[in-house]
Amino acid sequence: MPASKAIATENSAPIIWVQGINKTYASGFQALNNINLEIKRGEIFALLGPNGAGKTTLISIICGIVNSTSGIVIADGYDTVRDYRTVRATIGLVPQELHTDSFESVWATVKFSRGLFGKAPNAPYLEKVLRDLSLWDKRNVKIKELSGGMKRRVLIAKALAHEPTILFLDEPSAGVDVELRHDMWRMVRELRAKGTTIILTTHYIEEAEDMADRIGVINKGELIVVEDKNVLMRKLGKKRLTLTLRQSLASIPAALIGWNLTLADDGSTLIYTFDTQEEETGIAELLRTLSEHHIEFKDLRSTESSLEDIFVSLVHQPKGNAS
Ligand SMILES: Nc1ncnc2c1ncn2[C@@H]1O[C@H](COP(=O)(O)OP(=O)(O)OP(=O)(O)O)[C@@H](O)[C@H]1O
Repeated sequence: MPASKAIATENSAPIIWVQGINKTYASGFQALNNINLEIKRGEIFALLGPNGAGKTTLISIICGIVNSTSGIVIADGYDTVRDYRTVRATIGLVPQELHTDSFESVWATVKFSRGLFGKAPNAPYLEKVLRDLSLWDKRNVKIKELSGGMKRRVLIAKALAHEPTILFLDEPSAGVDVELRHDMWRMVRELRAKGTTIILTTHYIEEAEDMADRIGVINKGELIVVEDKNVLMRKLGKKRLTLTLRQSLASIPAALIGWNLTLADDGSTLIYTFDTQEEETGIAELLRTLSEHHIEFKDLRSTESSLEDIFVSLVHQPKGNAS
């Protein structure tokens, strides 16, 4: 049966549309609960979540390699179940696990991956992919003779061989060295510049902070936040003002009760936490109050919460308080 376009694919439409996805494994374990998500064309989307949250399950369902229990996924206009082959040809997937142990050479493997999706041969393109991944010198080496890091490079080359418009990277940084990480992120940026949509899962939150346009946080099978990265950091970020006191305090003085203050380092450090969204930080008033009560400080510095702080607070708070 020819693939049928399910929805219009003009540029403004989401490239991936996930509607009401549930997944209960044969064991009876419910890994995903009513996931709704839209991925914009050309963005870098980072899916964050603790171990076992359901990230790989969701990616596998979007790619059509695991069946959902209910719900629908449309990728680039096609239903991932009904039009599996068409969808698969538009997707490149770099899986988490290494299953690559073949007797084939790097070149033959990558060429085969391209042919698998019905793409005409394009040796210059494949050469560029191998060169970008520092694999060109290894093109005639058998996969099974490569190191773990080199095999991972081959997995990336295989995923890119058929020039996918959507690229999934499942934990791309797990166990790879700094050099590969740099090569990989350079390639990801280049691909995005050419219009490829990139979805990645990662435990390296600084990477998501650095690379992603939008962030989704999944916890215990539920998508608890989907937000533009900068908005997320502005909305949920907190700032801290840390004052190193001249004289330690035994407890927070009565005059300062009601301020969001904590004492640290045996009473020698006073920390004031405030919301980045508030119009007034309250710092001027706090400093005035300290001065009135003769509490002197010898140093003062302010810090902003990182995406990692925000992530930890999101996955550790009760349901329904995510925004
Ligand atoms: N084939 C399966 N049968 C039963 N349960 C499974 C199966 N695959 C995954 N699970 C369970 O579903 C949950 C989600 O797993 P998944 O691999 O999607 O999580 P993840 O967020 O990718 O985790 P990690 O960060 O550790 O890779 C886990 O509790 C896992 O044990």
